[in-house]
Formats: sequence, C-alpha cells, structure tokens
Amino acid sequence: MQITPRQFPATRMRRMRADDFSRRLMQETHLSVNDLLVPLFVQEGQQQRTPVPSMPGVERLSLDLLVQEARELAALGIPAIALFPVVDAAGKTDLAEEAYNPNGLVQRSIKAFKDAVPQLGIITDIALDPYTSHGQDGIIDEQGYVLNDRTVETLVKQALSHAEAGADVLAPSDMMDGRIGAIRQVLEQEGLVNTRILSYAAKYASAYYGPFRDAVGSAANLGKSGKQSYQMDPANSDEALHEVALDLAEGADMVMVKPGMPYLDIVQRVKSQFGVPTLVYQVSGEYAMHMAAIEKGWLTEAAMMEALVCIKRAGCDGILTYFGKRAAQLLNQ
Ligand SMILES: NCc1[nH]cc(CCC(=O)O)c1CC(=O)O
Ligand SMILES: [Mg+2]
Repeated sequence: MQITPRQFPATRMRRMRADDFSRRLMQETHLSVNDLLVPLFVQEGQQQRTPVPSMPGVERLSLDLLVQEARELAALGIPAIALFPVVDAAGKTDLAEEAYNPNGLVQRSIKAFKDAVPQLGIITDIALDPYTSHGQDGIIDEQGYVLNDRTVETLVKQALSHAEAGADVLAPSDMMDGRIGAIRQVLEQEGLVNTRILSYAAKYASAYYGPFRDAVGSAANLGKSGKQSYQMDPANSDEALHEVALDLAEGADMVMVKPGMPYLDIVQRVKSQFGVPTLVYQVSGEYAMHMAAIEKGWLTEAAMMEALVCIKRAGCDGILTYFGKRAAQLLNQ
C-alpha cells in the first residue's frame, strides 16, 4: 500500500484520542482552582440568607455568614472573591454618597474579610449603581444622561475608601472614560502603590446582566432605561481593543472582558494583542441559563465545566464565575 506522509492512514487523529493517558498528554488547556474567582453578594444584618430566585444556588448573605463562606472558598484554593453590596433604599441617593462611607457595608466587609481570611484576595466593585436612586452607574443630569467627569470624582472617593479599608484589587465596572487614570493617581498620591486595578475595560451593554440586577436590587430602580451611553455595543470588537489600550495606558494591572461565553472572540483578541492579565466575567445570565437547564435535567454540570474550560481556552487568565465554588469542588475531587 502506498502511504502518503502526513495523510490518512499515516495520520489518524483518533490514535491519540484512543486512551485516557494520551488524551491527557495532549490536553492543551488546564482549568484549575487558581483560575476561579467568585462573586459574592453581601447584605446588612446577622444570620441573614436571601436566595436570588433567578440564580439558583446563589444567596445574598449577611457579613457574619459571608465570612464563613469566604473561609470555605479559601480552603478550596480559590485565589480571590469579588464583593457586591445589596444596599437598602435608605442608602440610595442621587449623588451616591453612601459609596464612599468609610463605615459602609463594603468597607466593613473588606476589613472583616482581611481579618478572618487574609490570604484571600479581595476584589471590590467600583461603580455607583448599588448606591444611586435611579440604578445607573453614575450621576445623572436632568435628562438622565450619566455625567462622565462628575461620576469619576465620586468613583475616586469610592476607590480610595475601599483601598484604605484594605481592598487588594479595585475593579471599576462602570465604563466612565478616564477613571482608571484618576484612581491610579490618587492611589499613588496616598502611597497605596500595590493596590491593583482590574479594569472592566471591555464591558458590553448586555441583556445577560438581568439576574445580577435582581440580586443587588437595582433592576426596579433602573426601570426601562439602559446603559448604552457608557457600556459597549455587543456588535463591536475593534472598540474593545481601543478601550483596553486606554485603560492600560492609564494604569490598569488587569483587564476584564464581560460577559463571557458570547464574547470569547473579544477575549482572544485582547489577550493576543496586549498579552496582559486578562479576566473574563461569566455573568449572572450565563449562570442562570445553565442552572435553569441543569434544574430541568436538560443539561448536566458537565456543560458548566465545559463552558469554563472554553472560556480559559480563549486565552484568559481567570474567570469570575458564580459556579466557582462548585467547580473548585469538582476540580479538587
Ligand atoms: N456596575 C454594575 C455591574 N457590576 C457587575 C454587573 C453584572 C454582573 C453579572 O451580571 O453577573 C453589573 C451590572 C450592570 O452593569 O448593570
Ligand atoms: Mg474605557
């Protein structure tokens, strides 16, 4: 038989897939607990546990319970958590002053986490939406337009209050222009030279954030108004590179692409163009749709693990995921 080199049958792709050992040998992407970051929702009170109906398995916890949860995550090897507050109506105003209250819920939580589980990295959200009466990520004018520079002034105060409370990573998720540079400048001025900035640099105006807005209670206040005047159009890709370039120039240490699974082309472009630490947020809607199908028995948890591996394969260095604890348990087995 005449065999043509590098063609069938000299090359049979199925040979390497034939056994577990050779499948493991040629596996290109490895998901580990080091890749998993977990978003957590904190609420006021003691022994409070409030499920989020659109996110089965996710609960808003009071700080006493959340610290226990943080201990468990650290024991599983999760490197860091991202903290999101549920703010009562009394804490929501037009100017979002509660965002930089040194004794606010987030600021108290940071201190409690750093006392109880110092090895766990604490990422805090820099954005005003939990604190505004209208649910937008910034301060608005009479027409409802989110004012960029006025908002950045407040974001800087919020960022400094988190850094002073001991946050390891500040994560501006608001998409105002110039906020990374403004925050970096004040951190340097205050000698907080090792406070990291994770910029949500390419954050899209996505319908997949719905369950999150239920969880933090901003959905009702936001009503029908969207965030398209600051978050990106899902149709755009070059614009994401422009955003990332600016945030890196302003002093971001890491960049985020958000959402995850429908945006993996963006992840790959960002990582290959800039080669900087690149994270992905597998957002609430992605979690909700997987969990809904898993609850119905239409998908299994294997689909969720597959989604995480695929997000990693696109080139990212870490994934912020509500599935993080469960995935860590499965990976540690
Ligand atoms: N600063 C707002 C913020 N920070 C994280 C999320 C969404 C996260 C998720 O859906 O899991 C949002 C929602 C929004 O932009 O309205
Ligand atoms: Mg930007």
